[in-house]
Amino acid sequence: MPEAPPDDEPALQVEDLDVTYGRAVSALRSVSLTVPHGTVVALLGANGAGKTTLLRAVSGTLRLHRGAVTAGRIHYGTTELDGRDPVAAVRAGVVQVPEGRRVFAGLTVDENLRSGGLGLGRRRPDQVARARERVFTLFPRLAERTRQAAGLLSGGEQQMLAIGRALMAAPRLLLLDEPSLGLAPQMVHRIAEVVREINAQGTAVLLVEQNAGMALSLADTAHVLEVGEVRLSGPADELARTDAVKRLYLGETSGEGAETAQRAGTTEGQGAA
Ligand SMILES: Nc1ncnc2c1ncn2[C@@H]1O[C@H](COP(=O)(O)OP(=O)(O)OP(=O)(O)O)[C@@H](O)[C@H]1O
Repeated sequence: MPEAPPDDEPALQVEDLDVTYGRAVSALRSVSLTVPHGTVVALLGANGAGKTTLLRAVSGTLRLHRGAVTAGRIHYGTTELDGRDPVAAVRAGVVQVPEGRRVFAGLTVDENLRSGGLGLGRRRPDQVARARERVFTLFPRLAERTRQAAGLLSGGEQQMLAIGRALMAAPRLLLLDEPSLGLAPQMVHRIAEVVREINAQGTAVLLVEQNAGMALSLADTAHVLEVGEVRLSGPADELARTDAVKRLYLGETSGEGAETAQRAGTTEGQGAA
């Protein structure tokens, strides 16, 4: 059978996804969203809403956390992802930067970066060199510290290293989990600039954030999750102009919030992008 042609402009499509942890915890219910090629999509919501779970499902790391997809589908272009195979996701061009900037503290910056392409098999030296060049252009501070132990970097620098490590795999879709968490405002601003730059270079971004202001300023579209379900979706600039997002964060989901969302041209309680 001939191989399927490469998909030049793949989109991530999540359809009616259910995820559970063990038998007791239903973390996502009937979640649908799309990340079109080259766009930034923000995923917002309070603690425990299911944001990280969605990223784990897409990056194939659910099983590491004893989670499983129990219904629905995930596609990236022509590749079907099942939530259980991180290597398949990386090979398809989908790479996650986990929450809490989990760098290898005892390894050097350089060693951390080299671990970024693992799973892709042997790559041509020029491909690796190009990826390194991209990382060092985005993060000159890492270029100055290649031999330093990652654990000695500041929190902001560790976040840069975590993103840099993901970029070493040359992703077409980057999954970013709370990159601003615990960082000083100036560093949050720098991280936002970096996300913009990465996207301008052609990489799509699915951005999980508690910092709704930052995320909406970067994103094309946004979705708000509430206890495992998409409650609000729409263009990011329109959501930023209303207080519907804030209402959902505060748990005020009835009446006025829905009206405000409708006035903004957004859809509430519906997962489609
Ligand atoms: N490994 C796990 N085992 C059991 N339950 C889990 C596990 N990971 C997450 N959960 C539960 O799944 C639900 C969604 O959690 P998730 O971490 O995806 O939310 P979140 O929106 O990313 O939250 P936060 O902003 O706090 O990181 C929560 O009820 C959480 O307690």
